[in-house]
Formats: sequence, structure tokens, C-alpha cells
Amino acid sequence: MGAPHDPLLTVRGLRVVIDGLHILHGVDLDVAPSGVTALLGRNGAGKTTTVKAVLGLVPRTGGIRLAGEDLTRLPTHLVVRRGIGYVPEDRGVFGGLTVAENLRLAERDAEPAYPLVHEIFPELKRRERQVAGTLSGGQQQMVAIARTLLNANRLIIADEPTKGLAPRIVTEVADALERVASRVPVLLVEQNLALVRRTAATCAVLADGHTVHQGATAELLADEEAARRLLGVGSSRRPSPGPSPGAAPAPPTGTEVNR
Ligand SMILES: Nc1ncnc2c1ncn2[C@@H]1O[C@H](COP(=O)(O)OP(=O)(O)OP(=O)(O)O)[C@@H](O)[C@H]1O
Repeated sequence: MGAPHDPLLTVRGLRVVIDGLHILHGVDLDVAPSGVTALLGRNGAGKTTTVKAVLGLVPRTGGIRLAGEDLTRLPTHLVVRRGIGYVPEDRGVFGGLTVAENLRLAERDAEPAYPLVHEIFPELKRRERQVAGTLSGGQQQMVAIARTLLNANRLIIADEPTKGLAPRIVTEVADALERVASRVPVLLVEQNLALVRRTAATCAVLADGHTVHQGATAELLADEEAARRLLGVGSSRRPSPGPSPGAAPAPPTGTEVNR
């Protein structure tokens, strides 16, 4: 175990080769021990592959440590048992099962944390008998996130949880993510910069399969030129409401990684 401010998850020199294609060739990433850390980058930069590599869903080399423990050679089921909850991009909710059945399938611990799930997602308690396929996209996303809260996870990884959702629902999911991150640290893959600005104190940016920036989100997004160059977008559409109360303290400066 490290000191309280040490990163919870550290990824160093992560490489992924699939069918001879070099998809990741040097991803470095520190996930803060509290709050939300964002993983950013343009389409195809390697964000989902990075997450899958951490989980052991694709073959990888490099260094992956959770609270100091080396996960690099562990298969997925053992990575999950070390306490990493995963909310995949497609949510993976079983549309033909009820909300309660979806949650029951995700139980891993002897005493699943239903009180916590119902505290953070009271709507899921009210809808526990509803067939998940009839839920809205945002409600399905809440089921997907709730599954990771049932077990005593040390880190939750959410891959683009707001993708395809209407703006009002994005706000609801963002609210939920903040509630979750006040209890369990979150690594958030996200393209919605307003959401990132609101929730994530720190971020890493990928481009072409490697890390090109790590640091404080507010500093990156305040720098128009860097945001445009690294993310391909302007960043000054909204004033920053600042990081959430549960967010980790941000490092003083960003670090650009030149390769
Ligand atoms: N199994 C695979 N076989 C071949 N190429 C792959 C495979 N998985 C990913 N890639 C390629 O690797 C690159 C990175 O993909 P990845 O899905 O990690 O990017 P991403 O940053 O998550 O993109 P997006 O924001 O569009 O979801 C892309 O060019 C993608 O086409």
C-alpha cells in the first residue's frame, strides 16, 4: 500500500499488439486515489484499448499496479477480484431481465452493498421489477454503474457512460458519477468535455496509442491551444464550476509527454 496521495492505479509503458497491429505503444497513466480521473483523446486514440488492457481483456505488456500490486500478468477474473469494477461502453445490461435480476447477476461479495446502491440510485430501488430493456438509456447506464457498486471495488472504470444520451440525461449520469466518486475512485473515459471539466480534477490524454499529456484538467482545458492540439476541440464553451468536493487534489502543473 502507498501513501494517501499516491496514485491508486499506475500504468507504465503499456503496449498492446493485436493481430500484428501495434495499438498501444507506451501508455502511462496515474489514477488518483479519490474522485474522478479522466482518460481523454480523439476517436481511435486508444482509450478503450487501455481500459481493456488494464482489465486483461486484451494481451498486454508494461506495468499495471493497483495500490502497488502488480496486475500485469493477472487474467481478467483475478483483476476483477482485486477490486476493479468495469462499466463497458455498451453497458452490457441484460434487456430481458429485470433491474433486480441484472444486479443479482453481478453479485460477487458475500454481502452485496444494496444499501449503498439504493442510496446512490434510489430510482433503481423503485424500478427493481422493471425489465431493463424498457428503461431509458440513462437508467440503463445507472444499472451498469450500480453493478460495480454492489461489490467492494477499489476502483470503478467507466467507458463513455454518457455516449448517445440526451443532454438532460447526461447531467443525471454526471450527478450519479459524482455521487459514486465520492465513495469509490473513478477512471472515466469521456469525450464530453463539459462533463470532464465538472467531474475530473486530473486527466490523461492519449493520441495514437500513447500518452501525450497528464495533469490538472482545469489547466488543460483553460489552455485553448493545448486543448485544440491534444483533443481537437476548443474548450471555452462553459465556465468551469470547479472540481467536485470528492475530487482528488490536482497536481500544480500538467506534464506534456513528447515522443
Ligand atoms: N481488436 C482490434 N483489432 C484491430 N484494431 C483494433 C482493435 N481494437 C482496437 N483497434 C484499433 O485501435 C485503435 C484504438 O481503438 P480504441 O477503441 O482503443 O480507441 P478509443 O480512443 O477508445 O476510440 P473511441 O473514442 O472512438 O471509442 C483504433 O484505431 C481501433 O480501430
